[in-house]
Amino acid sequence: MDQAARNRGTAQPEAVPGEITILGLHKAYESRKSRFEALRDIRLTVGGNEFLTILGPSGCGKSTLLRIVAGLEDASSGTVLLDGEEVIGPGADRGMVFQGYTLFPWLTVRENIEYGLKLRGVPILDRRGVSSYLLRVIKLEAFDKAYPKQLSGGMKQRVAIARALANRPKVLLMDEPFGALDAQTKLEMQEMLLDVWEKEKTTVLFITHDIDEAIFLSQRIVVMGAGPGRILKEFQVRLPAERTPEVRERPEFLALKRELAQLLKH
Ligand SMILES: Nc1ncnc2c1ncn2[C@@H]1O[C@H](COP(=O)(O)OP(=O)(O)OP(=O)(O)O)[C@@H](O)[C@H]1O
Repeated sequence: MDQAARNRGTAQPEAVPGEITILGLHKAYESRKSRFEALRDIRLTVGGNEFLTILGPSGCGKSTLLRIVAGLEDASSGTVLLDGEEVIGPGADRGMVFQGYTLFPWLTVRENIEYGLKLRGVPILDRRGVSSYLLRVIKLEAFDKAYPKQLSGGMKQRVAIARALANRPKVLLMDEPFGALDAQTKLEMQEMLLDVWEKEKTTVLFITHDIDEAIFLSQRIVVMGAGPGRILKEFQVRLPAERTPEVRERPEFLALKRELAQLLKH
């Protein structure tokens, strides 16, 4: 943008990168004998740097939707755009974190974080720079030479997040990443993720069936229902931008929790 235009206030605001647009998406699993409609007419835009959570019961198609956005699976019809470009397969612009601990057991923490960079031929000194920075972000500097089996579940997921961030993705796609963790670790991980999101300015598309987790983390929540998987309703989370543990006690938090629980019950 031209500085003079900026000063005059006449310039268009710059688009925030990482915008996902999902247009009329359908997905059916078909075999010779049967057809199962997993997703029906999903339309959704996730803004650049937005933290959006998809909340829904088991089997409503959340993971299917995320895999399609990741480019790991094809839609039956419809389109996914990232910053206006059609998604046609996996790409370094989208980092994935799953529930299962998907680290390479034969690589150290640092090597796991650097894996994608090495694959892309990034020189070792640059890789070291990125992994050192991310080890600090996830507060695991002292574990750089440890192997995954020496880490707790929470630590492994922190490494998985750092590994996804190493490619500087525009978007983080997270499929119940904290689903297997104990309650206390889960809360710590949620705070760490918000910290990372703040620093890295990525778009986050997060999946969970945990209502508290959805409210605590998100700016917006989209509720899906099953049979076929579709969007039921969308909620703006009106809580302070800084999510301290106390926000869980606020009347707005509790009111939204009741409303979401009611919707999911039906
Ligand atoms: N490869 C497949 N072939 C046939 N059906 C599938 C396939 N993958 C998923 N499904 C079906 O599509 C539906 C949606 O599955 P999906 O895993 O996306 O749901 P989900 O909302 O993520 O559930 P959960 O929260 O339990 O992970 C389910 O009924 C599932 O059985």
